[in-house]
Amino acid sequence: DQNAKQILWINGRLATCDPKHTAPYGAILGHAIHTKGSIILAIIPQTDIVSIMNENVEVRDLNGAWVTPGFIDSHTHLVYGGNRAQEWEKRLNGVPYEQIAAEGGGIVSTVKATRELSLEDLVAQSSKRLEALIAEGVTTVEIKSGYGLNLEDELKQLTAAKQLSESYPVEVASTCLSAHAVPPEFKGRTDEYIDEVVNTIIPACAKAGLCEAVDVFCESVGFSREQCRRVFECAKAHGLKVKGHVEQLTNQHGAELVAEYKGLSCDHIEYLDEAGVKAMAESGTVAVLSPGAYYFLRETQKPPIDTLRAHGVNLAVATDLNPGTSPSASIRMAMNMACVLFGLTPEESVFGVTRNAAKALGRGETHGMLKEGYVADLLIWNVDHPSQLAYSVGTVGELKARVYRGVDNSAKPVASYPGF
Ligand SMILES: O=C(O)CC[C@@H]1NC(=O)NC1=O
Ligand SMILES: [Fe+3]
Repeated sequence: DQNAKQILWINGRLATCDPKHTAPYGAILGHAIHTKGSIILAIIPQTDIVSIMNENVEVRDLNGAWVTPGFIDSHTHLVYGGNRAQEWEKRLNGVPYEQIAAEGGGIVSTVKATRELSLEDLVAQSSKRLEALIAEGVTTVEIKSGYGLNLEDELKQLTAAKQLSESYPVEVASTCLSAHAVPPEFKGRTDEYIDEVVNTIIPACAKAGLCEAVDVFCESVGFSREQCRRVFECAKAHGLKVKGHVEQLTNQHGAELVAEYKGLSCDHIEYLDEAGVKAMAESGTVAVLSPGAYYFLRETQKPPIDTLRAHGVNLAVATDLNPGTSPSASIRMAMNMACVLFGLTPEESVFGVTRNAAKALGRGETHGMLKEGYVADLLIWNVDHPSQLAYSVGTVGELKARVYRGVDNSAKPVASYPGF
């Protein structure tokens, strides 16, 4: 659009997250960001800005503030009904899992709550969680189905995700996770439920254009590799990308299956072995870490971070926002936990919610870096150094402005940073 608004964002310290810049965080100083409409047109030396100044270019003085790409949460289940606080309370009072499950707890109880909600109420309840992510700087978020577990309610969940993307300044990457759990009506008939998933649910969600990827829960308490393979074959037949919750509680070698299908990402991966890491490295599959679930479940087995680093697998960090294992709508908390619990460096944690999260969503060429031709999603920070983005949690006012597709739509008035 020739008439799109042009803005020159000057005097910022740019944590570009672009590997072409070798400094930590891809940091470059003395450069300005030139945006036109929703795209970064160029990153130019401040000494050259006179050459592009004209009445069509608005100047925004960042007064030395750090700038990062918009944050990307590459794994959430944020569309759901109800909550699971009371079963969590029972667990902490020593009630065994089996008894909670027998009483209808677990994923099935969220399925029931989600099925009972109208689309409007599902959107209303979920919007609060999305607003929390937006307030911390999330500009692109992945949202899964997986609490409907029948055609009508899986479509309802994905429609809710679409409506949220139309109601907020955020991009939503929708994923069909019908292979999340066996619904009550198929109890004891898992293969028949997978028939329903591959013959009815995924085709309908794909046809409706309501999902771009398919996810599975490949686990001893979830679906077997062969059942997941059927789901991936169906995804492939419908032109959808694949990913998987794999090696979260045991090693089912789900990572190798995801890699075989050139999957976008393997998620959780606490029990991933070197064979799985090698397969991911060869297929370019991203490791999506969910420290929130590890923390909330009080797990002890950590993902093989050193092996993943040694084989050059990209590490993403996500909230895994869901009512059962990670009810935390904070990307900054996930960044902090990735460092404290899994040993990532603050720089790896920032890359984990920018360029690597973009790759996990198949958006590595357009999102997740301050780079020419990329989306103009910018976060303007009131911090002294980018390491603070993983270091502190909950500090009010650190996010001075959130720019989505070139427009400053900060959820709150910009903090009183002198001159900004
Ligand atoms: O408990 C829930 O509601 C979802 C749990 C969540 N789903 C999955 O496949 N792994 C998880 O941690
Ligand atoms: Fe998950």
